[in-house]
Amino acid sequence: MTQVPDVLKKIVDHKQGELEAAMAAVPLNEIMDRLGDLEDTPRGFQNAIINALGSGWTPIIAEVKKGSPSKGLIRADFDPLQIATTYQDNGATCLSVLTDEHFFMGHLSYLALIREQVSLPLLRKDFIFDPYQIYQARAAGADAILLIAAMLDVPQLRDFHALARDLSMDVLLEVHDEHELEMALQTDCSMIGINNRNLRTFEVDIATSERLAAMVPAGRIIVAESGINKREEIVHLMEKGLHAFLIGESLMREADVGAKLAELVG
Ligand SMILES: O=C(O)c1ccccc1NCC(=O)[C@H](O)[C@H](O)COP(=O)(O)O
Repeated sequence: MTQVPDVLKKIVDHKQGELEAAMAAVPLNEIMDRLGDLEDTPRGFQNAIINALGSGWTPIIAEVKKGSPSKGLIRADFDPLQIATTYQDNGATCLSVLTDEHFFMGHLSYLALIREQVSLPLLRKDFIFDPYQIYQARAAGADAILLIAAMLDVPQLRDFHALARDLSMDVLLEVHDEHELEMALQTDCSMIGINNRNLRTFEVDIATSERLAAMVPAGRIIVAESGINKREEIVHLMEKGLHAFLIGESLMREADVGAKLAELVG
């Protein structure tokens, strides 16, 4: 077991307090009641990627991201709904919505806000370490959740994946290195995200996606995450076996977000 990076320890420590407050405000049984009342079923996140690939479209998971621990504030004139609509209008296949408030300036409520106006499948991009957050994600309108191998063990990855699937959500299981990929391959999770950001230095290197994708057996969807800026990088990674691309900052820094996304989709 490798050491959990300090940034993840810090995030999880903070979120532990938030989780306790959320559980006190809305107990799990109330969330479960809400799930029973939900009218819409989850939109197939992974299927949207598979369908895009089948029709020759580049699947981009465009991220609604106001800020981050490595960069601080990324976009001052941040309007989550306007950004999500622009992403939909310019060829995104799915959306990633950061719901962490303290470190990423996101909010859980963005999921419902976006879901009402935008028909694309939504990933709850957050730091999940307790089943409560998975129920909470579905109740808030997520179609998929992120699980991060660097902060969980294999039994947790398996259990959380099974719970998400029971709730009809897809799972993006994120890895950063060979050890985490081995952990991911001990689960049934069929969508693996390879994050190019080194969480100890915050450096991004898209060669990480290339290196680890070569070790993923056929039959799983492989998503390259972080540090993607150019169409040429996407074309190169597709040649190396990557299927989909999760992109935040390079979109969010543009004055014309739609034009940048259209350029990346190709
Ligand atoms: O973005 C960060 O600084 C960060 C720090 C610590 C943990 C996670 C972090 N980012 C989450 C992500 O994985 C990215 O938001 C996502 O892959 C998009 O990356 P980018 O295109 O580089 O914004």
